[in-house]
Parts: sequence; structure tokens; C-alpha cells
Amino acid sequence: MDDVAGSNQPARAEAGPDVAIRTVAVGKSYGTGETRIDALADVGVDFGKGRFTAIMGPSGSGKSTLLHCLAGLDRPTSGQVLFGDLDLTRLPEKALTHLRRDRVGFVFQAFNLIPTLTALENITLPLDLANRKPDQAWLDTVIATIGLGDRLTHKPSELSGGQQQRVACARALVSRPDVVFADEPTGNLDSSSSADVLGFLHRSVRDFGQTVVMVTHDPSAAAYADRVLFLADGRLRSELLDPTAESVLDAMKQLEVG
Ligand SMILES: Nc1ncnc2c1ncn2[C@@H]1O[C@H](COP(=O)(O)OP(=O)(O)OP(=O)(O)O)[C@@H](O)[C@H]1O
Repeated sequence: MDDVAGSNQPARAEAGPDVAIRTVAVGKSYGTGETRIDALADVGVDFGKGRFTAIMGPSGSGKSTLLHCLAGLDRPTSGQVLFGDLDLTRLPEKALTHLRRDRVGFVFQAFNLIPTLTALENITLPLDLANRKPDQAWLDTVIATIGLGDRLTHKPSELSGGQQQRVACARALVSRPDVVFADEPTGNLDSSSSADVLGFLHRSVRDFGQTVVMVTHDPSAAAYADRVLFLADGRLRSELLDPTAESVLDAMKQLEVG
């Protein structure tokens, strides 16, 4: 059993059979005294398995901080993050590194592809780094779904922004992670490329049962999700099921009023 050094608390925990990640009273503060900022306060929420959840809220409301705590990129100051059968808040650094490598996929706003590798080499990079052989049938499925056809031998500089982000999505999915985290994945894309990328993420949930958690500012992007969580001042304020761009806009207006 993995224990945090100096702690008797086990790192094993159980979020629940249908729950990919559960947060329990999560808080994250920066600084102390007068300059202390509570980026997150008392956030308790379940992220269902095989669901597409969007996180929205004004600038500075804690969206990225929450995503980083969920993905094991950052540790909360208080509370628990239960990731499947693990309590991330009690997991030693090395085990967190393994979790990020083996059980989590990331899509960032800035694509973050390796410029010297081809699209295909970028997609299989996480497997190569982990010394794992690709599941060829799954790789073929992912490649067919991103629809890059003959562009797989191209370098990122020879691809459009939308094509690069679809490669980044395929890279996030290739190891069949428990959860794909996307931080503003369409922030640098035009509306047509955004629709391609969001459509791909949506299909990965609907057709392959992938769990996706996405931070976005864009109501149209959030409308691709099954559920939208709204943060304000580091607190969870409301949520919306089966969102549309209009209902998300309304909820955001309510957030500003409230
Ligand atoms: N490393 C840090 N040190 C100090 N304060 C931080 C740090 N990271 C974030 N913060 C603060 O925590 C709060 C939440 O930041 P966060 O980036 O999570 O918000 P956000 O909702 O993702 O914002 P945006 O939409 O602008 O990206 C902000 O007040 C921010 O200034």
C-alpha cells in the first residue's frame, strides 16, 4: 500500500463505482496572512465515469487550479481528491508521476506537440515514453476518428492549428487513460476547427466511454459536455445538465448577478 512519508493514512481510497474522481471539501490557498488567496474553497463534486464535464467561471475563479488538483499536477491545501481507488492528496510524488503518465491524458490550449516528430510519432509518444506497445486496433480507431488521413507523416508546422489540436487529442487518448483533461482546448482555434476538436472529444465519450473534464470560457464549447460546473471565487456555485450554449450563457449571467 502506498503511504505518504510520515503519514499513517493509506493512499488507497474509493471514489465509487460510477465515479472517476471525487473531491471532498477541496481548498487551495496561495500565500499567507494579508496576501493569502483562496483559489479554491470547499469544493466537493463527483465526476462521473464516461461523462463529459465542462468547468466554467469568470477569470480567476479557480478553474485551472481545480483541473490541476484533479489531474495530480498540483496538491490541494485541504480536503481530498479521490481518483478511482487512490487518494491523490496522500500519494507520494513518484506515484503521482506514474498516475499522470499511465492514467491521465492532457490537452492544452497551446497544443504542445514535439516539432521534430511527425503527427503519428507525436500520437504514440506517451506509449513510447512508458515503453508500452500500442494496441493497434485502438490506435487505428483513434486515428480514423481524428480524420487526419494522409497527414500523419507531417510535422506539426505543416499542420493547421485545428489539425495539431486533433493530434494532441489523439495523443491524450492513445493510452486509454481513466480521464482526459482539457484546459481551454479551443482557445487558439477558429470556430470550425473548434467544432472538429470538440466533436472528437464528444465522440470519445459517447462512442468509447472516455471520461473528459474540460475547462473553457466558451458557452458553445461547454454545450458539447453532458454537464457544466460553474465556479466563482473558488467555490462551486451551480451546475447545468444537458447544456445548450443559450442555457450556459444564462447561467453565466446569473453567476455575475449572484
Ligand atoms: N501559483 C500561484 N500563486 C499565487 N496565486 C495563484 C497561483 N495560481 C493561481 N493563483 C490565483 O488563484 C486564483 C485562481 O486562479 P486560476 O488560474 O485557477 O483561475 P482561472 O479561473 O483558471 O482563471 P482564467 O480563466 O483567467 O485562466 C487567481 O486569483 C489566481 O491569481
